[in-house]
Amino acid sequence: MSHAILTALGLDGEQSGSYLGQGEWSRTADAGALQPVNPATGEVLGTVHASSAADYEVIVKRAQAAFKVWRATPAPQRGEAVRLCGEALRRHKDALGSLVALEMGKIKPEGDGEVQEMIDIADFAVGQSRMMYGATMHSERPGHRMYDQYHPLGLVGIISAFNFPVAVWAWNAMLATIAGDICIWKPSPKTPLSAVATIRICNEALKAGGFPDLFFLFNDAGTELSQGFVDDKRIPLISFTGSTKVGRMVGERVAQRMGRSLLELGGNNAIILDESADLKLAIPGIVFGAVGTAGQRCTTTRRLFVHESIYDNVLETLVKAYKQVEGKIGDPNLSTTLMGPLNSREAVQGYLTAVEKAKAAGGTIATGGAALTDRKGNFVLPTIVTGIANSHEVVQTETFAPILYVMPFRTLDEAIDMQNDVPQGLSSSIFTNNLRGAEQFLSAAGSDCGIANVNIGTSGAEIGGAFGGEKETGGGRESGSDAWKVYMRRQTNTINYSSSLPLAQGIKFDL
Ligand SMILES: NC(=O)c1ccc[n+]([C@@H]2O[C@H](COP(=O)([O-])OP(=O)(O)OC[C@H]3O[C@@H](n4cnc5c(N)ncnc54)[C@H](O)[C@@H]3O)[C@@H](O)[C@H]2O)c1
Repeated sequence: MSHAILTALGLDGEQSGSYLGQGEWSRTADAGALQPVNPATGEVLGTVHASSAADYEVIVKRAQAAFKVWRATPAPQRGEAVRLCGEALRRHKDALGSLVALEMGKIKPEGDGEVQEMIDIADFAVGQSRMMYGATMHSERPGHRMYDQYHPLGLVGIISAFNFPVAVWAWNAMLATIAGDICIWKPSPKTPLSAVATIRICNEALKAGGFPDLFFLFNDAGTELSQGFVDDKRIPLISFTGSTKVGRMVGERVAQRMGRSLLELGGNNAIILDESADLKLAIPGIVFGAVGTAGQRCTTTRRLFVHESIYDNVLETLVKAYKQVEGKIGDPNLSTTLMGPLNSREAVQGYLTAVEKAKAAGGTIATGGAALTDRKGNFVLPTIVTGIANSHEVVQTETFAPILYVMPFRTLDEAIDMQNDVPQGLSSSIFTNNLRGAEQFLSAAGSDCGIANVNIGTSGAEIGGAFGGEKETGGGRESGSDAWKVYMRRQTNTINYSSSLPLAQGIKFDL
């Protein structure tokens, strides 16, 4: 089946991983190669040749030249380029969704959902291309007018994580494109085929529409080129999605050269269930949040705080639901599967280490807690741990796997304090039918996360809102709302249409 998925997207066993512009893919074959693996079987899916330093230089030079043309193209025309990409992605949704499932390991509906997010952000960006508004201010000087405008920023560097191999690029690229920027993408070495397929689909659409090169791609066999990319002064914005460990380094280095960074890093997301919670909503919300994508979403539910009066009942119901999921672990591209594999052997090891740490700390494994060794692939059981404190190091750490720590609470104040008491600040939810509780959770004294939901889970954000988180999640915002502004430079203009030259603040300077 893997062969059919690759063929449907025009991919074969060996590809170039560097799109150099002007319709040219690099022929370099001596810069190392990436060999993405199907995490459900261990089968090598193909070879993607990594980029050389010379490829990278060609890409940056051509991207700089492309920017000079693109920045002068009217924004609504830039929107048309994005519209064509969205249409092309619609046509390839099924095939690209299958490839994402094959290479990353998320189930097919989630792979398709990821492509749908690309289509949604393309649609959003088309509309936004006519709405990149600046404000007009009243000048304190007579005969003067003052306003804000947004100009294209330049080259946008996108470094993406394996778990959203294509959507993260689109969240950035679609907005950066309408902003008048040119994008250079460095995808995860674990999912290079999805990146190559995406760039091909979008670049073919641009070419057919008569648009120039807007999207460039390079792949790195190690981290040297990526590090150089982060340090490259010709790239005014680096949008980085990945772990807090690497993101911290990226943020520091980009700041060192006075560049701009957009950081979308790790989360440690919690759901609070108060005594009024509607369990018909809450239980599926928790299970999807904790087990969906096998716990490999930045917004995965990792901690659950349950009011002590409903704790036993909730735990029992959850364990039953987890047992149902256990029976539906398997090939992500099969329609019967609810949970696919972890993406790598290292991730399985990380899961087992966290389980051992939790046990050593006195935690109880209510369900799960083991890798599935009866089959090929990186499969583990979805796991619930009880009897461990929120303050424990393993609970404070994002383990990128389906492990949920369940803890009881007595008062909402206590639950909110615990939910905020982690280094990360991405997503959070409360399930409640109590208006006061919901409003307290959303208030300034409530959740400290970038995303706070009521009666829906922590994962599955829509593209219309600004997406991102606080604290060690990095502070960046991308996707909807006014996130487009990060891809532009802002300019304040004052125009004097009078015949005198009054100075601001009434300063006199008579010659
Ligand atoms: N907040 C969000 O929006 C969001 C979304 C998806 C994933 N994530 C986070 O991403 C992590 C999982 O992804 P991952 O394992 O791919 O992360 P990772 O940090 O290992 O890798 C992310 C990217 O950084 C690159 N990279 C590695 N070393 C580098 C270096 N020295 N210089 C420049 N780039 C370098 C990788 O090749 C990859 O492309 C989790 O922590 C998850 O929470 C966050």
